[in-house]
Amino acid sequence: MQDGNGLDHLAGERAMAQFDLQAMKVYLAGGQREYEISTKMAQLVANDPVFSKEDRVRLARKDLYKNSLRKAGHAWKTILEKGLSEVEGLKLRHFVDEPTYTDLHWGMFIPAIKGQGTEEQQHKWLPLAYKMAIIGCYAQTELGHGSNVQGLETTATFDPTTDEFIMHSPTVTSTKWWPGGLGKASTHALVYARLITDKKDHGIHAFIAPIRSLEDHTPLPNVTVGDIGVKFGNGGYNTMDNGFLRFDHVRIPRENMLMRLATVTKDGKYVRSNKPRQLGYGAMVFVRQGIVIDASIYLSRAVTIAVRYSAVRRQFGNKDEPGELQVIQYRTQQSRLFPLLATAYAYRAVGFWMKSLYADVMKRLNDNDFSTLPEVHACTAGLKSITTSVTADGIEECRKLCGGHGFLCASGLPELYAAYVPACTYEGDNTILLLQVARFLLKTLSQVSKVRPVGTAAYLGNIKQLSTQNCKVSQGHDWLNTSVLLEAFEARSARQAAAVALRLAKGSGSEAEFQENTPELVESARAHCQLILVSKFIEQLQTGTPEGIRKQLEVLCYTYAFSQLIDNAGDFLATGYVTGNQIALAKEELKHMFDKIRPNAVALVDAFDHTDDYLGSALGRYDGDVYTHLYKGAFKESLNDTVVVDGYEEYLKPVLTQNLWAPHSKL
Ligand SMILES: CCCCCCCCCCCCCCCCCC(=O)SCCNC(=O)CCNC(=O)[C@H](O)C(C)(C)COP(=O)(O)OP(=O)(O)OC[C@H]1O[C@@H](n2cnc3c(N)ncnc32)[C@H](O)[C@@H]1OP(=O)(O)O
Ligand SMILES: Cc1cc2nc3c(=O)[nH]c(=O)nc-3n(C[C@H](O)[C@H](O)[C@H](O)COP(=O)(O)OP(=O)(O)OC[C@H]3O[C@@H](n4cnc5c(N)ncnc54)[C@H](O)[C@@H]3O)c2cc1C
Repeated sequence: MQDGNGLDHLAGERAMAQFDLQAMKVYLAGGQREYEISTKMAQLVANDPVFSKEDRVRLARKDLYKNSLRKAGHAWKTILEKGLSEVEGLKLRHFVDEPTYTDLHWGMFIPAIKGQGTEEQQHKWLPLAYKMAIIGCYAQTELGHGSNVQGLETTATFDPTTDEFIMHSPTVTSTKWWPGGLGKASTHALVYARLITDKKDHGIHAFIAPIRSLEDHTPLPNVTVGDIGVKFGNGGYNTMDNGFLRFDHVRIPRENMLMRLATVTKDGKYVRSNKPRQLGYGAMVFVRQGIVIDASIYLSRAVTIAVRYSAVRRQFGNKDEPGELQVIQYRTQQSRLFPLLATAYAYRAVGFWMKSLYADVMKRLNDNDFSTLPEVHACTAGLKSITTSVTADGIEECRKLCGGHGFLCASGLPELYAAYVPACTYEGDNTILLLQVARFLLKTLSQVSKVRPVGTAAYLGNIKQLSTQNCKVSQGHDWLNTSVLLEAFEARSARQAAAVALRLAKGSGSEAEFQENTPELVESARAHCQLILVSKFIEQLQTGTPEGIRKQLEVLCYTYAFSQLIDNAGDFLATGYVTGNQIALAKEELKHMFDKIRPNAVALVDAFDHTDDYLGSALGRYDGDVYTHLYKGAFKESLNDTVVVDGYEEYLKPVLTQNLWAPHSKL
């Protein structure tokens, strides 16, 4: 999608492409219809001055937030006035490109009501939420506890005399802290609190608590609420009002407890349904599955900037070629950049698969089939963890790949990083989530002789074979076989999991021993997730990929798999499945893949179809006219509003005109 000024500095690069660009764009968008919607919404946002991202990094917090409110309000108005569908509305939000309260309203508040509310409760709350007559947030985390949900301290004590719950924050650490949209925008909070009936603590349950007046938006009596303060980076996540919230014996009706999983009757009786309590974590599973495709989008933005810039930037030369070399020609640049490009493609493919996995589990849950829930939980938690960590590191690596100019906000990369990096923490700290995967692997292995593992854990059913047979690769091209590659990842993961499971089995089963082994448990969880990523990327390619793009996708898939193999060579070698020589052969194959990517690199990032408006980067411009726009951009800097800087008279002039030796000067 070209929106430059006509002159294409990257035309030579684009002419080298060896695949069907349009087909790739459609593939990456998820289909022809999605592609068309995406194109339409990207243009709609780019052409509307209210959505402009200019100056975002220069705005003070108050202005930044107000501007964000303006954009969110305008987005909602646009959705209504143009009668946009849900898919179109989501795409519009995507291109507006800043975290805001509506994310939590649509992304967590509504899904939690759908998942945990009874039909009656859904009828009551969802219409209000859908028309945004109320704005909701997801208030789970507290000052004292985030990961340990069972440790939350807010209480909801039932009072049968009035048929109400009394919401209370008994300690400082029970203060709700972090919920997005809570600080200034929300009228309602989905509060996770300890349910107490007749002095008995039934653990954590969800409640809808009104927190602000629907008349004038002031906090309701005995509710203390506000924003928790400025966060990391300029712009970034500071458009969001992450908030604090305290209740001082605030009364809400009994019907405000979401009662699909458990009920409190009028006379104060607590009744659990026969559904697993983990369904209470459903909103988190929903967001985690969506985070994988988001990771691909964020990483692809950084990679688009770094690839285009690397094709424009020239440094040094060699005696064989005239002029200076494009930095993309350097092997070191390729070996840092191309695996990230391949990773963005891998996450897109796996993200599509995640959507189908989630749709499948939702269908099953509706039919009261909970059998796949543990595997889906492990999968969503693990892939959320791996993909966000790699993406955050990848954005930072792309910044370094752009040299000094990458450090300027004009590159778009610092703000991208600041907006993205909290994804490693929110929706579950990444280490905590890997430990959940590890627990799932241990449980699966402990039952393997009785229960055949399914889905992404099915390979553990072959644990004996995977533990005894070693890799047969003897020449580089032996690696160019997806079964060989898959078996390597399966064997490494199975062996790592089995080793730590065996060590734990030999012990006393104490929590201390478990803790002692958590580094190995995290490593084995990571190995399992890397296997899922490689195997699902391969699987997606093998199911109906159009001819005009299949070859390039295969190259990217091998690039991804080989770079994972090499980056984790220590683990692969330690399991004894592969030898050092086999790793060396994979390294050579990876270089061949780089040669195949090189002529296609710019077109491969064009295929992500990010508009200049969405990228917001002088380095990643479609037309490659980097230097003109960096230079022009400097004149937008507020320090350059005046030729002589504000502060000269008071602070610079005295220094320049004192004409005195400093007392300690030796000169
Ligand atoms: C204009 C339109 C605009 C529209 C825009 C829309 C855009 C949408 C985008 C959305 C963006 C959202 C931004 C996100 C913001 C961040 C929100 C948050 O951080 S929110 C806050 C996020 N906070 C966090 O993420 C907190 C992280 N902490 C946790 O998730 C949990 O406390 C825990 C899992 C670590 C432990 O929990 P604990 O209760 O101690 O559990 P145990 O360890 O004892 O395990 C017991 C059993 O349960 C099992 N199981 C566990 N979980 C699940 C699950 N989800 N499922 C199923 N099962 C699960 C587990 O395997 C075990 O099984 P078994 O072995 O018995 O068979
Ligand atoms: C930008 C942002 C937005 C957020 N939005 C929301 C929201 O809308 N709603 C909401 O409810 N919450 C929200 N949160 C909170 C977020 O979900 C939590 O911060 C997150 O779940 C991590 O929990 P924590 O802060 O308690 O970290 P902690 O658990 O305190 O983690 C601190 C460190 O301890 C380690 N650690 C903790 N326990 C263990 C263990 N058992 N074993 C090994 N290591 C351990 C962790 O790995 C980490 O390194 C948001 C957070 C951020 C940053």
